Amino acid sequence: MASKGPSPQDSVPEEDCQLHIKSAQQQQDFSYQSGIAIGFRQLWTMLKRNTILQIRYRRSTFAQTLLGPILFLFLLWVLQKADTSRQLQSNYHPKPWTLSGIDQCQGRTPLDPCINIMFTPDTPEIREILATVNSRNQLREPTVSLKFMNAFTASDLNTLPTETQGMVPVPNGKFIYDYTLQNPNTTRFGIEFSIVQGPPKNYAYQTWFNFTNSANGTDPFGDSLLSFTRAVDEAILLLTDSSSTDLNVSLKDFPKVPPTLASDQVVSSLGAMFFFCSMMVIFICVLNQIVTEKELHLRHSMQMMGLKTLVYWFSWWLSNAVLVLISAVVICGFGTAFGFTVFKNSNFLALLVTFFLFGLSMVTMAFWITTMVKASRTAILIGIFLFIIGLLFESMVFSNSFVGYLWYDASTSPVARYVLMFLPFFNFGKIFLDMSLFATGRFDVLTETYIPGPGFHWSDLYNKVPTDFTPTYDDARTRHPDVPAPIQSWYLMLMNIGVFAILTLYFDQVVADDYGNRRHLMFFLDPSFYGWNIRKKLTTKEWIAAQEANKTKRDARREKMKKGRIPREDEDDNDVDEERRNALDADYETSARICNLQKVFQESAFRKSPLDKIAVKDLCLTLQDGKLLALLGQNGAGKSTTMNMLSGLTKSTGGDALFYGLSMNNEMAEIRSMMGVCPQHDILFGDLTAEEHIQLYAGLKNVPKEEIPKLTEDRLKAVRLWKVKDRLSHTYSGGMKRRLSMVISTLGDPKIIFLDEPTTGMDPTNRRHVWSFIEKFKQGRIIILTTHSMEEADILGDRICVMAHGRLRAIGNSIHLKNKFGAGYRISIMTDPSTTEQVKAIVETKVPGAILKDDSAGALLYQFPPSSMGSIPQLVQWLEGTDSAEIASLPASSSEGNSKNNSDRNTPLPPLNGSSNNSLNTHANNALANSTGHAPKVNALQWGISQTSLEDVFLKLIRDANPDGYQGYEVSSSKEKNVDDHEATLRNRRA
Ligand SMILES: Nc1ncnc2c1ncn2[C@@H]1O[C@H](COP(=O)(O)OP(=O)(O)OP(=O)(O)O)[C@@H](O)[C@H]1O
Repeated sequence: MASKGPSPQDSVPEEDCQLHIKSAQQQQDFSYQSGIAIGFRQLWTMLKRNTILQIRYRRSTFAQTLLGPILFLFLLWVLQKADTSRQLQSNYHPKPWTLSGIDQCQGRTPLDPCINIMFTPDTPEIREILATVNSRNQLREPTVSLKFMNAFTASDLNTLPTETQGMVPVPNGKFIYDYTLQNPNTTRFGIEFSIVQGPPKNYAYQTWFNFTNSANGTDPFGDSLLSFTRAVDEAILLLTDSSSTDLNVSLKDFPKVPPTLASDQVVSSLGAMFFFCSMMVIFICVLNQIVTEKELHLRHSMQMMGLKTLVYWFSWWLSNAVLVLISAVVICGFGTAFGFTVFKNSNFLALLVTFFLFGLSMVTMAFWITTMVKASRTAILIGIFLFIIGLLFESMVFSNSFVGYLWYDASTSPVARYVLMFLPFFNFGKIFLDMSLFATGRFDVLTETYIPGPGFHWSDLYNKVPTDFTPTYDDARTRHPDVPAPIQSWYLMLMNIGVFAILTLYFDQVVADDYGNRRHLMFFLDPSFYGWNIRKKLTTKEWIAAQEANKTKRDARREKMKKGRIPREDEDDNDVDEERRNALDADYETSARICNLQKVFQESAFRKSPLDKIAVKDLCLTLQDGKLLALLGQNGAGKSTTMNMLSGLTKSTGGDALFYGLSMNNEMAEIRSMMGVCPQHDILFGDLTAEEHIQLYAGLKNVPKEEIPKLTEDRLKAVRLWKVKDRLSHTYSGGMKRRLSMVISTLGDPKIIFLDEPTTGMDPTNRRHVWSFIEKFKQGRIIILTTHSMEEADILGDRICVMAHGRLRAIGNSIHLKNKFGAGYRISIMTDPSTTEQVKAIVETKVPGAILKDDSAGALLYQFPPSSMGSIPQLVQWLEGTDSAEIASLPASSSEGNSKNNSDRNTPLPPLNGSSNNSLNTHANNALANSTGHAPKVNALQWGISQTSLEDVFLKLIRDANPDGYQGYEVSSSKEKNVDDHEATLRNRRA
């Protein structure tokens, strides 16, 4: 598991390791591997990655699967409770009371039969009391005549009264409670007597009464109650001797537990809205996750390592399907646990499938939206917007008139219905309503009662909702004759999934990405999209001819557009010319060739303009196995654009490259399978560890599973990240991230590697480790490296090319460039400030061509051309005050030191733990003293001599490329600095 705890420092030495790098012969031959097998391997790898990330983002995953559903169910439950109390208050007796007497009983509607008095026990004495109540009441209310009805037995709990004005004997007080509970608004009074024979005779009775009995709610204890108890008291007292009679009256409210059916209307009517909300949590998380991955270029990075588009989407879809399934199970399980009738009374599997399909269709819809959005903030805003729209929609779906309008109304335009069918929440709303009608029942406004439903069974999926179950709406409308069965909503949600999946894949191709890449709108008509390469495979000769023909056309077009006002460009350097000739010579043996590569960034997306930025212009290069090509150039020279084109990140606007016979323009998928890229900016998953990164990218590269542990150890040790392999990458320092990016680019032992400024931000020790790693790795591979470090180019580059303004300015190995463009030698002299002027005069006399480049606080820097080399011994002799024979060897040995080694590279790779080998030997004086065994008489405190450095060559070439000076130098982007800055930095470093 990853930990963020204290960890070894970046610079802690790792144990020595042996790099196990496959030789060129051992390398995997990706081209012969089955695409399907690689696809499955990548899918498995991506699923593992998604699962790790979902576990790491546990708060978000928890919110999507558990918290969201449970929270919304809980809110629904609270609403249900609130509705319950509303139901209680509405359970009133509709007829107002008078003080005069007991009036007629009345059910919920005036016509409903009802019981006026329910009494127990059924004894002659009590019947007599009640008969007296009746006869005396008729004096006050002549129209009310109470009759004794047939007694209810214990089994009559569900028997509704058939007549009005009845007095019904019942078995006991509990019966009164249960009956009034189950049949609210059927009984006016309940009375339970318990008579204790005296003397004094005790008449105790308990009266049940509806305290919320007034239509206007102003009668909490009730005038009616007063009338009734007074009437009963009167009757008792009339029958007995009042002096020996005790009266004991207690009052009780009718039970107020709400009728279950009524309360569940809340779930039926608001449920879809709440379940929509819970699915929207997943929806917004999906939007955010995928767009963030795009925004951070993580997806690009995986695609550059060979990830297939289909695998990418399918892996996310499967991972989210699991979340949706968990969420659906939680909703159904907790819905049942909360006691909602629609859950208890429906087939569990049917409910589960409904929620699952709804969730999946929403996830697929989110995928589609992500293809059109580039910033995660926009994605979240869109998510919230859709959330509100959906919420309004669901609330309307469940307003009866809207549903009636959409589904049950014959006058609804079928077009409206067809359009709405493309919205998952519409289809979900419809089926959930159907289920509610079946499972819960409905409220009948005519009778003002709830009619229970038969339950929703699996077979009901195929049954149309019965006509008398349809929600009531404006009666003036006629019912649509063909309201579809619930199963149709499943089909529609499946259709939604399919349609959104296709739209996702289509939009993903045709909407331009951050690098401006997009396919033609009709790309699916191109057979190559399906992997059928019907284009004739060109021979190298034909391919070169095609590139040349294209260039001619391009130039003609450009000339026409600029109306012949194309400024004359400098002559190419002869090495550059030769490189071009080699690249265009089919017989020239090379592993890869780049021909007339061009990239124009258009000002306008719709038309070409003279202001279009030519980032790379007609680049021609050859690349050899086992040779590293270092690309140098000032900011904005076109290095990264070149790398991006070659790695397939950006489409070229002209030219092509052939890697091992595969065309960059037409066979990028194959090239990618043998390519590794270390981009300029680290593209890492902040919540994955170094080890997990290696496992992910090795999986995408189809490295055999059994090799991955060893590979991980080897590579991480090589760049000294092994000890921090379990730390999340967002806790890494800049240099550590860079090293991890470097290692990732070498996974799968690619034949072609692009390293864009791989050591930026690394400390000198780690930089040397990385250099050593690259040096060991380059055998049998093509490596192109861009850098701003001259030292790096000098050490690693078998060939170095310098670019300026998108053009190649010079190419060759370090020695060749120094000899060709170098300004000779440099000598630095540290003097006593009091003798500086004297030293200057002597130097200028002894070395006639010497140019003073720097003079500060006694530190002199002279440059002199190779032609002045002969005067150096004399100068050194003077500086040292030693005999000339001894001294004469010094510059030569110094320069030899710099130029030892083979013809490809003049500077040896320094030892891993060595310090920087600066060619400017400022300690030569001391060295000489040691070698001669005596302390010489010196005219300078210190001095050193060196050949012109690569920096000087670079600066010269850049200066030549900007003959008007740097003032007019075009700064094309904010990140760019001009050459002056660069030179100043170099000067500071030297100082
Ligand atoms: N997407 C783009 N749209 C327009 N112009 C671009 C775009 N990307 C790069 N450019 C321009 O293309 C030129 C080459 O840019 P590129 O990034 O290749 O330079 P570079 O040599 O890699 O510089 P650096 O050393 O700063 O990374 C620059 O002038 C830059 O402004």
